Amino acid sequence: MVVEVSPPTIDLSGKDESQVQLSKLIVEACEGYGFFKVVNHGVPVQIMRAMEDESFEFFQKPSAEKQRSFGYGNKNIGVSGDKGELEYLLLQTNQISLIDNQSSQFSYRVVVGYVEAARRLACDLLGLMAEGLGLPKYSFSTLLTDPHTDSLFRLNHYPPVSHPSTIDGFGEHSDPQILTLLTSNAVPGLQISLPNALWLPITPDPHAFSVIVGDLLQVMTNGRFMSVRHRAIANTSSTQSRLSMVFFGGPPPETTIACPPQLLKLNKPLYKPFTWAEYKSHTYAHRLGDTRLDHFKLF
Ligand SMILES: O=C(O)CCC(=O)C(=O)O
Ligand SMILES: [Fe+2]
Repeated sequence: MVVEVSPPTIDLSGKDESQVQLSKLIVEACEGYGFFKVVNHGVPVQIMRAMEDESFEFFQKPSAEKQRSFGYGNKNIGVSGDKGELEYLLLQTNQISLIDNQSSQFSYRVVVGYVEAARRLACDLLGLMAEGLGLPKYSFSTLLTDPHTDSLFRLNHYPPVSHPSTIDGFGEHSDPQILTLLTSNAVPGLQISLPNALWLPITPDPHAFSVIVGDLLQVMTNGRFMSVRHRAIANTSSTQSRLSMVFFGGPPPETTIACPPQLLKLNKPLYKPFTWAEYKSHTYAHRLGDTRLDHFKLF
């Protein structure tokens, strides 16, 4: 069932004056929903629109040309047989692979500009979260500023589909990394799962970012933050294509993922420690919709 309520929206324009209040609201949103929207986030609108233009240009290319691009996929999501009504391009964000990928497809300047702006915003938000939890500001964000950060940038393109379908754009899942920043054009599609098992459609706003708590952040907060399950319904609503641009902030592969001891004063750890590399292998071996964290639960 789908419901009509508004997800939390965080206005970052007062970031410098009202940090304590913002941190509190963000922590509440991550505990209650694993999700919030962020407005007045400081990512320049020109950077967002330029990336959107480049993405549409890419997806308009002939199929054979797209197929030759490393990271391109059509209808097959991942390697475990999941399918969706979309095509996508998945890029590693370290600079070398960006150069390799972009030399013929994208303006290097536009992609790097976007990814770096998204990474900065993710770090600002992780700083506010850490402070809201009573941790040192950089507790989480150093994992994304590390030169070996394993972050990804994904462009999802949902062409309009004519046959009736309600859910199969991108099936239900949680994101495995730490934090996801997603923005889309004005065509709707994204829905998040609420704790009472209802689906909440997220009104698209090309100026805002949707912030999604990933599995690793759930572990690093010992389950206090919730990695929210979400999906994109197939694009049946219009003759216009839907585009989402998604930055996934992940740590260096050998990072051990565990909750900081300061957050464990009253509670036992819920998960056994694992490395991001281990978790990724586990993820790839499972279906999109599987609840992968259960495997690492201690109780
Ligand atoms: O396109 C969307 O709105 C959702 C995409 C998504 O969840 C993902 O790429 O992980
Ligand atoms: Fe996702």
